[in-house]
Amino acid sequence: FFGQDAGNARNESAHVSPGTRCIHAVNPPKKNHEVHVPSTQNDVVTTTNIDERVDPNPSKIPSLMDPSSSIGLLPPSTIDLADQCFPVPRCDSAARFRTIDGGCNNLRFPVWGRTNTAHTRIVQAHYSDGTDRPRRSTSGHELPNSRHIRTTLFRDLDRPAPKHSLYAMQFGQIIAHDTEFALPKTSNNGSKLECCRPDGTSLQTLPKNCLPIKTPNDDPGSKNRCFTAPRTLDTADRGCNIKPVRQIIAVTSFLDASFVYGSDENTANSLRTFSNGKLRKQVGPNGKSFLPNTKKGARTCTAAITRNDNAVCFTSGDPLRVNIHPDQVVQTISLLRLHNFLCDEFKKINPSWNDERLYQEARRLLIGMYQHIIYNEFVPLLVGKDYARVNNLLPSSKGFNNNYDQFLNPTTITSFTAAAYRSLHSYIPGFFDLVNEARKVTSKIRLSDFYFKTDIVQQKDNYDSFLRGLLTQHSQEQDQFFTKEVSEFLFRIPNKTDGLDLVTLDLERGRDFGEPPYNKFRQLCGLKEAMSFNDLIDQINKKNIDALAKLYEHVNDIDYYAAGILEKPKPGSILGHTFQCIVGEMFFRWKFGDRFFYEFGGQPGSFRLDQLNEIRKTTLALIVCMTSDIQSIQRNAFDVPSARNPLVSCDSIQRLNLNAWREV
Ligand code: HEM
Ligand SMILES: [Ca+2]
Repeated sequence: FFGQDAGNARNESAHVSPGTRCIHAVNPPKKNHEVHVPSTQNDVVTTTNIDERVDPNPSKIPSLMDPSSSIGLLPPSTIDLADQCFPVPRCDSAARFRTIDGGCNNLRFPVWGRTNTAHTRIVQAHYSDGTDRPRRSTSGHELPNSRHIRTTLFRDLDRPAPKHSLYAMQFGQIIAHDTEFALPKTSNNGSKLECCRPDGTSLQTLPKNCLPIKTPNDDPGSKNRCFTAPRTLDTADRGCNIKPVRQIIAVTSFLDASFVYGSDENTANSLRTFSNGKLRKQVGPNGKSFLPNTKKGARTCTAAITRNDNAVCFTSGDPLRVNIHPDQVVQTISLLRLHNFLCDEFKKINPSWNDERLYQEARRLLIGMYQHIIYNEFVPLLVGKDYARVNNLLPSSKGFNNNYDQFLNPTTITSFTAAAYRSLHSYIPGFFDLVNEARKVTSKIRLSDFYFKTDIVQQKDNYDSFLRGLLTQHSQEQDQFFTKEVSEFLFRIPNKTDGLDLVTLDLERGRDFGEPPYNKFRQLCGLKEAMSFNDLIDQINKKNIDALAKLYEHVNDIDYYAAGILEKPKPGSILGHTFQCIVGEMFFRWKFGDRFFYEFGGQPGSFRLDQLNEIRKTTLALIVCMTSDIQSIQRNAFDVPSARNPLVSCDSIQRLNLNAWREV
């Protein structure tokens, strides 16, 4: 992603215009969600996909916590600081559909969640100069070398997750691409900033604006191997002088399937047929629909660069990342097919609807179905069902939810994207299975053979075989082990032996984004500040504490990402205390801070109650069945099939009755 052409981010002029909006004027109402949202067992839809371990004492997210227990939560005046950097769009308060760029979702703060603005922060940034220079250790020395931390703490060990299917990893990644894209800084003339030599070795002098990653002398790889990459574009690059800087976000923050539809009008329009609401597609050799082929293959697909043989290279609402690996393409194709299916059905039900109406209604329903899967099936898997329940993250089983909060900022939080959520890189296996209907593995692909080389998806019946692989193969366990396919061979060029190191980049990205050290997140999330390494024992085991104490000079130096991964998981969750806290906070904001959230009533974009009740039938299993030729599936697609989650015929999966969309 880094080093890729950043040309898709529009170059809106962004100047501070003092006095245009008083950022101190509004005080958010206090934690009102607790009062109104049903939170008893009976009120929530029951799911089956969750680790059954009960959490007897689930904690609260910072927004709902007693303020005295959540130390360091930024006040609104600081949180809104970046708003002044970006032009405020004009809004139509009666609009029924989301804008493509996310602007005007919040009518009072129309830039919140909009693409091409800045991330928000939940804790104050920690830069050594207060503006943008990466953190140093408490003593003033440089922090420990990130690649050394990686090779010491985060090795490769094949440990499949006991229950979760590979779909859990894949769904996690599409949410990342829906809500976050950090663009690389460029060189002075706007061209790509080269931080390494083309042959993958280090340059003599590290160019300014590259991550300061030095290759350790005792690195297990070759000595001159280069692990660095450009730093991330920030508000200063947009001519806005707020301190500390905020990093630019190049997609809409909302859970609005922007990776399918695009985050700007040009991309969105380029993906539409403008006929019957449908999205553009190409028909594959087997007569099925696939994402359209891009003419710019050389920019986004390794296959096209290296083979130059007209290999298919897909495009989507997230053109620079969709081809990252075959399963990402498979998941996006599934939603493309769903959109076009919904257009066909709506056309039959409401023949008078024109192209625009069909496109918008299909998009709105698809996003509703996708959001339902996220909150009903995925979030409980991430943070645990008990935690999800006490923090009002589970869907209601009936009626509308009327708790939209216009003062809750839904913009993606830096600590979520530059640390907590990235820890799911641990979920990635080194090989992806292709599986037949009898659930036998027919072949496996090595991940690093297929980065940005995705044409395999439309050959033979590979699309269905990859999908069955997502349903049948296990994710890797969420732990301190990462496959070498990402930590040694990331974006390996075919026929080369080395690649980049994603885990080192994650650690370094946290410093790039100014994430404060782990201890600050302990306090934010209601734990005691650790005064010494030994105090970490409430969350981290002794062996790992010893390893941290060897690496870092002081307990206040530890990178949040590093310690967060080492925390023992909370009951029912795959995450430890502070990652659960930040991830929970983020999904809370994406729910209560999204005016178009599918469960809300009384908004111009709200569904009718009968429609909402249909959406509540959605499962991931249903979408897979609707968009493939797979015959059988387990009801809970985020868990591998088992005696408790057996394969059933796709015909027996409950469907939505789209007659609820018939216009009366
Ligand atoms: C094979 C699967 C995956 C690959 C190859 C991959 C690769 C990458 C790369 C190269 C970056 C940018 C690194 C940087 O320079 O900062 C990134 C960022 C990120 N990844 Fe992943 N990732 C994968 C799966 C996932 C999953 C499963 C999740 C979460 C569930 C995730 C969450 C994120 C987030 C939040 C970011 C930061 C956002 C961004 O700028 O794109 N990724 N990933
Ligand atoms: Ca989005």
